[in-house]
Amino acid sequence: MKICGITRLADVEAAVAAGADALGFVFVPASRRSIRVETARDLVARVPAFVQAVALFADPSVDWVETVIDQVGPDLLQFHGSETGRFCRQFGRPYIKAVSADLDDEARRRIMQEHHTARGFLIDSHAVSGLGGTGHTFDWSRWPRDNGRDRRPWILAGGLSPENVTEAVATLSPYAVDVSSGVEEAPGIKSADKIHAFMRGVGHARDQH
Ligand SMILES: O=C(O)c1ccccc1N[C@@H]1O[C@H](COP(=O)(O)O)[C@@H](O)[C@H]1O
Repeated sequence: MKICGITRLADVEAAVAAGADALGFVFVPASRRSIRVETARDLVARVPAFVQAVALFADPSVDWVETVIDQVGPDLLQFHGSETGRFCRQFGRPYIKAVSADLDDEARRRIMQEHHTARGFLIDSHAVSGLGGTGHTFDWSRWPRDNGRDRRPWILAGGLSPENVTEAVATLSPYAVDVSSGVEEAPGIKSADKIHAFMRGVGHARDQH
């Protein structure tokens, strides 16, 4: 379970207390959840062992990614734009690639080949058509069920909330879920109550399994 768009220490603490596996920090200047490098560095220093700090980008410059790596020290990179595999690999860091739910099977497989070192793929509704994190779900029938022999994990994102996450996990059995808008009071301001409700929702789906 990843909670994305963290900008405050209180939200780091709430997400960790609720059992999040990963915390996302948005380094997309146009995003309403964009965080300054100095702030992110201080927050990442407070992330405990075994919880991953994820740095999120959308078509960044090489310099920007290197600055974030050097100054913030994320465990994992997440690319949301049209970055090539070569671009993502050059940093020598583990990364995941966001893929639009609009893509057909063949286009999706091409991206998986192109990103042959990606540690996983995140599917959401806005990866290609614009900025993500707007809280929109996609048609879950587009969830990738057949990726041939490629067993790398798929992460579900896009419009998840405490209200729909149980159904989403029970229906699709994703490797992980990633949420931002659905656990917020305002962009970049998380709600501890919603984070806990979201985690309970994931737990309910596991109980049904
Ligand atoms: O959160 C953002 O502002 C953002 C900006 C640019 C690309 C992706 C962004 N967020 C990611 O989008 C998905 C879905 O978020 P939501 O739950 O629908 O709000 C998630 O991976 C966010 O990390």
